[in-house]
Amino acid sequence: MTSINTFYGSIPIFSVTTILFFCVVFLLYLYGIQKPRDVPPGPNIYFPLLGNIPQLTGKDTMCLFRDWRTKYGDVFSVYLGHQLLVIINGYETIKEALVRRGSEFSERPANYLLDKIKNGEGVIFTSGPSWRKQRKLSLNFLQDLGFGRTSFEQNIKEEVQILLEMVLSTKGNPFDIKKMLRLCVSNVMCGIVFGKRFNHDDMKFLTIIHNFDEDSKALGNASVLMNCFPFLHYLPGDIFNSRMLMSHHEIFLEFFDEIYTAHEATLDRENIRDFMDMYILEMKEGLESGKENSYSKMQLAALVGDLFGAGTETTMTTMLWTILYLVYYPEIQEKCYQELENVIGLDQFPTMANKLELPYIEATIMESLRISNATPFAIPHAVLKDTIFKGKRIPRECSVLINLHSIFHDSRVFYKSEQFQPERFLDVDGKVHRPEEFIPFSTGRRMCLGEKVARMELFIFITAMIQKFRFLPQEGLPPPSLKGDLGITYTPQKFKIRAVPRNT
Ligand code: HEM
Repeated sequence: MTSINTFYGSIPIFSVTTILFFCVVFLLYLYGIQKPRDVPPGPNIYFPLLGNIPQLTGKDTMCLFRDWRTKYGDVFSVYLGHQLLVIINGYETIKEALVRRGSEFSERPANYLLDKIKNGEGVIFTSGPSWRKQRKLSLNFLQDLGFGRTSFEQNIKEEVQILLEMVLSTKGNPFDIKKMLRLCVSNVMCGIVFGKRFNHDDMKFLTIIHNFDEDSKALGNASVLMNCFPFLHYLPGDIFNSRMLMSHHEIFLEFFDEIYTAHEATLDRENIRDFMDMYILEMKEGLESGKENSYSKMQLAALVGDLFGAGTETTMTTMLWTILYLVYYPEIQEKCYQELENVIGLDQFPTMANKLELPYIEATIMESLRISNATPFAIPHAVLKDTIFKGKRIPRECSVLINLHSIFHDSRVFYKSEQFQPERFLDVDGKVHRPEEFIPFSTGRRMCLGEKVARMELFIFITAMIQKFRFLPQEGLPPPSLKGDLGITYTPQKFKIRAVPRNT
């Protein structure tokens, strides 16, 4: 028998392996029985230190969660490292948590990396009174600026016209539309927040856009890993990109600071130009009145970052998916085009006033929001205190994932859910019908605060593109894959398509 030599003599390898094997089994067992029995059920095998991370690594998380939902029910849990993650599935259960018990489920969990970057400021990753104040203020400002009303349309129209010219310049050759969409959608947000747009060759603007793109790819994994193992941040090198994220934040703050200084110097109380003016004014009035308020320049920087982060990636990704599905289903693209041709013709620029007259296009966008589902797990929620939900305890410090994907890909809710069928959102009279379960912007107190502007952008961008171009796969190739990558959003893999002008 093979053996190894030790200080005490020789031990057969066989017994070393056996001892190691039993140690591992014992550790697994120990770790397994340490999971409290009163928390939601979940896979029974836990790896010491890693929890269920090995089972999740390299898998299609959405499929895995679907299987675990079948096995463990609408509320199940997994361990990420030593941290419990509760996943809530299905429309009724999600509604129960976010709406009926919204006051308990509207917190955000602590997150090592994000807390380090955001310093507890802004709206997306904050909780309690500070979040409530910043959210209310943002909603009021956006409302006053005409959020979701026609005054935004001019802003959007300007960007769409630039996009159409860029697409035209590709002359029917294969191209990557993502970069163009990103610049234009980001500029819509710049108009709202800074009252200005940037040229597409402005290096500072390009750097910020590029960094946001990199961050959205890195943030998902980095924030989960750093949260479980904060020491990773201090390892040499930057394998998990945490230092890159922090340095991008510094660059963003410099960019913000320049615009802030210019706004402060030219602020005119009688002529408020944008979100930033509104915030600065509110801050100054608070200071002048001597009343305590939580508005500050750093809060504003965090808010602006949040609006960009939450508003650009999601909207652009949904547009990308919509174009991809139109390429995949040319008959649906043609039906959209026919509707447009019949209702507003080919020369008039589409506006929100046309939305009611174009139900098939609206239904196509809704179907894209449903099937592609750019934010399948919303943004992690948390509970105020240990909470009993569906007979199980959800501990205060754990993260709660809202599995929106479990609603949209359930054929009991959306018939033949894996098929792209805009008709599911039309009633017998051909008018748009919005089922209660259609909640791509989530629901309850934390629901997306940019839904109106997102829907406006989606409608105008998509309609104008369908009006001017026929989108096709590359010559001789099948349409690009409908498989996506899950990061902070669920995005299509890199693809190229052709856009052939309709008037040729
Ligand atoms: C198609 C586009 C969009 C989709 C699918 C989308 C979806 C979502 C979802 C699912 C959430 C999480 C809600 C939750 O935690 O339960 C969210 C939050 C948020 N969204 Fe959007 N969103 C979109 C566009 C926008 C835009 C354009 C803006 C900004 C103008 C925006 C700003 C925000 C903010 C600030 C939050 C955090 C709200 C909070 O924590 O209180 N979103 N969004």
